[in-house]
Amino acid sequence: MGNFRNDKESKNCEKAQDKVWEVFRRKRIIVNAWTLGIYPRYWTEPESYIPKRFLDSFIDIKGNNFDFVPFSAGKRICARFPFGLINIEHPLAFLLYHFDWKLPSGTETGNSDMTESFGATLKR
Ligand code: HEM
Repeated sequence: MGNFRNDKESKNCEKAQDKVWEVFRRKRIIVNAWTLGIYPRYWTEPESYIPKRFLDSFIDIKGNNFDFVPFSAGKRICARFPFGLINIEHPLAFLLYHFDWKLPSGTETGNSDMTESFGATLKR
């Protein structure tokens, strides 16, 4: 294993490698994608829902721009992000095409309760 002069040198190298891996194992880095997505330095009106902001933008979701990383980036980017996207776009397009949508009576755009809370699914 490797170009070592003797067994002792080889063993020492293995020990050093083990130590390096031990350090790696103990470190965990979590990228806060949510904060990046609402960082005022990068986004105008970061808390507003403005889909048009992406129309003339070079920013995409393929992990090339670290200001927007819903599928992460780099080597461990979501393995099936095109499938994930299609599964949102396709049903949404069907719902919009097949139904006429209107707000419940007494409701106006802008007065929906958008208070944040935690959970996989949320009720209005
Ligand atoms: C809108 C839907 C989806 C979103 C937002 C999403 C997001 C993500 C994110 C952020 C990661 C990185 C996690 C991390 O760094 O710890 C990830 C990883 C991964 N995703 Fe997705 N994902 C979606 C759909 C899917 C679907 C449909 C599949 C499979 C059919 C999938 C398979 C995976 C796999 C295998 C990984 C691990 C990749 C790796 O570590 O090499 N994802 N996803």
